[in-house]
Amino acid sequence: MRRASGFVLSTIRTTSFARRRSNGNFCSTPLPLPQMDHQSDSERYDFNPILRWNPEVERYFIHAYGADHFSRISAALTYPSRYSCIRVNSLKTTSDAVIEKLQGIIGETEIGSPLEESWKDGRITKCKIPGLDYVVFVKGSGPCAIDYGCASGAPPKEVIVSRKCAEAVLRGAQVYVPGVLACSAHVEKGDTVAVSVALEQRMADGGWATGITRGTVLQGLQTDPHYSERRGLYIGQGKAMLSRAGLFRVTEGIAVDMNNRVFKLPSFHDVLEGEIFLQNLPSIVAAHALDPKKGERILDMCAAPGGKTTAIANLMEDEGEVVAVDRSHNKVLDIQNLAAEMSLTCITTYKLDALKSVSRANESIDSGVPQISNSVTPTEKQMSVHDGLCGDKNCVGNGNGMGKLTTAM
Ligand SMILES: C[S@@+](CC[C@H](N)C(=O)[O-])C[C@H]1O[C@@H](n2cnc3c(N)ncnc32)[C@H](O)[C@@H]1O
Repeated sequence: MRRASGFVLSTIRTTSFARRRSNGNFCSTPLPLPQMDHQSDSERYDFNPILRWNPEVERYFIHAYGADHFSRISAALTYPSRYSCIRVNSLKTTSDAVIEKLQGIIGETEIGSPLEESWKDGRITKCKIPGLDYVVFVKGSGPCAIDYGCASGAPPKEVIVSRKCAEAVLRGAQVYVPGVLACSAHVEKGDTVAVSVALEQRMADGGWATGITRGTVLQGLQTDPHYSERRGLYIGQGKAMLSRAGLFRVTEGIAVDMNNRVFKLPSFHDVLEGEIFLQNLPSIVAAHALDPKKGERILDMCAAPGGKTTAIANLMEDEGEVVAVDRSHNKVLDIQNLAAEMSLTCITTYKLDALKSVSRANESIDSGVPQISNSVTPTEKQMSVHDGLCGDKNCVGNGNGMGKLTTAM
């Protein structure tokens, strides 16, 4: 599930669109959805989102890529990645050892479970890009057809989750309580539920929101909130771990054990902790491209939760210093926890607004931000002399903002 300024995800299918050509371009205009009947239930309980583009952006891309290529890109963007990328903590272990351990875990896994299917021999491979042999890929599968039991004529019990929750589920996570927005009446612990995602829509005030109040009761009827919008946005089936009342009473824990997902990728929760870190390849490549050396000082200006910070520290073989800065107190704690989990000691953390960390020669650094308890206030010298810089404010994961500095900031 992705949303960027240029497009929104929608369940409205191509058949519901009037495609019109003007000046050699086309744009898509949604038409009213057809009335649902039981015959179209199989289409409704399905994963088949499409993107609605801002017409101007769409025209630009069609011009750049050609209509066919762009339509393939657009379709591909509606699917999650079908592999998980793992960075191996090469100070503790090796890729080969990790692959062997992951394959060993299959032995303890229930036959036929998503974990077992995804971790079969041959599905776990070492990255072949030169220099990146500390990266391991685990291939998943999908989209898989799921029988939501609509043939009986009765609508399945349902749970609606947030987009962020759905994104995690499509990468192998369970549905946790905070991700649940709405649920059918009479859901009991142990019930099988169909899980769908509520996408944010543009609101009257210009902002984005799902428009679903947490705790909303679903009847499985067309009068349900956002019934039409959820068509084609079903991400799988699972077992409710709590009753409906429990789901909205507690604040944490697993809400739905997702045992049948549209995309099958294993969860790495609690798996080989400290030895591996789940990280997208572009983030790994970004740290790699910085080429940090043993003994250097690297400044990571937007560091939490510490994915690139720890990747850099790893490449420095934990010798030198990675100065990890984040403006959020709790997020700085996340960096510290991750560094401890990966047994990295060369990372120094500061709660600091990076925008205030740069000074002119005759000014002192504005470090008037409260420091976290186990972190010291950085001196000007500490903040000013570095060999490399990472500035990852927008979670680009694609290497923007990394630069090797030859002079002091
Ligand atoms: C995309 S995340 C960084 C991800 C991180 N580089 C990683 O690889 O795990 C962006 C972070 O930048 C922090 N941030 C944003 N603006 C900042 C600023 N002016 N100073 C310090 N941190 C900032 C946010 O608190 C957030 O934790």
